[in-house]
Amino acid sequence: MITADRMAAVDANAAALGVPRKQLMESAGNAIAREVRTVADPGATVTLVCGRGNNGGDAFVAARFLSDYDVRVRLLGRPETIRTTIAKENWDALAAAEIDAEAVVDPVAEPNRLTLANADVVVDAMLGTGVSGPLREPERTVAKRITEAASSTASDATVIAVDVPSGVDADTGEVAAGPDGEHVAVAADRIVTFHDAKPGLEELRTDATVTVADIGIPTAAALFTGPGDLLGLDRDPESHKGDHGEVLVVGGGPYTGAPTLAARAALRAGADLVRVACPESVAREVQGFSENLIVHGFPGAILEPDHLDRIRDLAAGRDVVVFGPGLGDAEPTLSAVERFLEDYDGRAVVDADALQVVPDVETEATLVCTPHQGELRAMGGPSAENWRERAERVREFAAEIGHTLLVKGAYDVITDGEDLRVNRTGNPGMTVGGTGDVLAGAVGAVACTQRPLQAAAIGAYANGRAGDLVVEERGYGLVATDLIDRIPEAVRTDA
Ligand SMILES: NC(=O)C1=CN([C@@H]2O[C@H](COP(=O)(O)OP(=O)(O)OC[C@H]3O[C@@H](n4cnc5c(N)ncnc54)[C@H](O)[C@@H]3O)[C@@H](O)[C@H]2O)[C@@H](O)CC1
Ligand SMILES: [K+]
Repeated sequence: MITADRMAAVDANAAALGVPRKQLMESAGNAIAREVRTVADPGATVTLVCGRGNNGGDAFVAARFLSDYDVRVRLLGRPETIRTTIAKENWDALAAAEIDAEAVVDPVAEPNRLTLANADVVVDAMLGTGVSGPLREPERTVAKRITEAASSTASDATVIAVDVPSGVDADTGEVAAGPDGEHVAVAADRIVTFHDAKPGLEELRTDATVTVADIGIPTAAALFTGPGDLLGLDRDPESHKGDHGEVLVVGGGPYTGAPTLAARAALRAGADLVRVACPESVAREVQGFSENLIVHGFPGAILEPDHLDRIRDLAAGRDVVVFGPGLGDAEPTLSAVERFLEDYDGRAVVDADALQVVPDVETEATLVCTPHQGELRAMGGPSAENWRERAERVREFAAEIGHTLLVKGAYDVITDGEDLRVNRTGNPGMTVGGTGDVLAGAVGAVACTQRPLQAAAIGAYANGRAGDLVVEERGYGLVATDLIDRIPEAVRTDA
């Protein structure tokens, strides 16, 4: 099952792997043509009713694969308003090949130009995953006509929907009510959906035959993180302060730089506000690093259970707490972390020494744990040389402990016990101290707005990509602060 958002991410990752969307559209069109062949013999009349998005584009391609049929491609609207370059290119290819392709600008006023009445097969390619809200005109009226053509005894056409029946939400199966209160969508006999089943098609409870067509998206596009994973970070132009999250970093003690690295990385990864809670002994230093941080010192040189009231107050109302950078492994510190997690039910990223308390703690919190392989073993987790084997075992371990894991390595393994992602960005220059703190901070920031698995995947991708950008520019010899400066570039969705 794949949601529309995830499909868009995987599709962009495929493009980055050298399989551009136009190629996927070609396979999608071919799959539609195959479906037509299963329901009608060559020579049959096939009307393809197309919208101006990529759903329509798929049908333009299909027409080329049906040269032995009597095909009529009908575009709803003006060709100049076709929304994507690849759909437009495929439309132009129809005219160049002298295939019967016509724009019907006002199909409501000119229903005969759609040629539905005498069609043996009607392909519904008006709208796919791009639909939002109730069908507008002219699609609304045309959807009703397509449904009529399928049920009328005079024509009795077979209706094949491309990806999802137009009007149906691919994620929920819902059909939004129009201004007249009516829920209008195409009633299809068959549905050809691409790459993976859409959750909405299950919910729809239709009698239609659903075919899932493989359109050549490499498995790697879903398994490996890529630029498509960043799409979820796109910002709403109407955003308000705080919409992108508030992070609390709890760290510092024996190590003084770590909490600052994590906190600055969280800011650069997009959090609106970052607070640091650390021992007074390091508070001045943390504040000295950045005037953009809000620093709260607690008495002493390490975190202890006595500080928990203060930490709980600070954590309340924050979106994510990042626990660990520089805390050390003194007994009182670990006991404080454990007690905090025992009655915390929010989201937290746990890194470094704090990781060792995770396997045994009873908590309602949603945790993303970011161990390297040594720390994972210390948590009682698996080890394996081969990354594929390691990935599978880490997945089992995550299911066992009930938290999301991001296990750092040349190939980072990210899993919530169910889904699995692997991140390949990063380079050997990043073995330097502090890069893990940067990663924890970045994951913390992204976890304010994304679900844990996705936050870990994006954090790993961005951290590694930042490291790659530094090394591309200057070679090895990077330091952790170099990464922080490159994070904004590494999470750009338009790069
Ligand atoms: N990886 C992928 O995601 C692939 C997608 N493909 C096709 O691309 C489709 C998605 O294409 P698009 O994103 O261009 O979207 P659509 O073609 O589904 O919709 C396009 C446009 O319809 C308009 N629209 C939205 N809601 C409407 C409503 N209620 N009434 C009237 N018009 C409305 C919007 O302006 C939107 O931009 C998929 O369903 C599939 O058919 C294929 O080409 C293969 C690969
Ligand atoms: K459709």
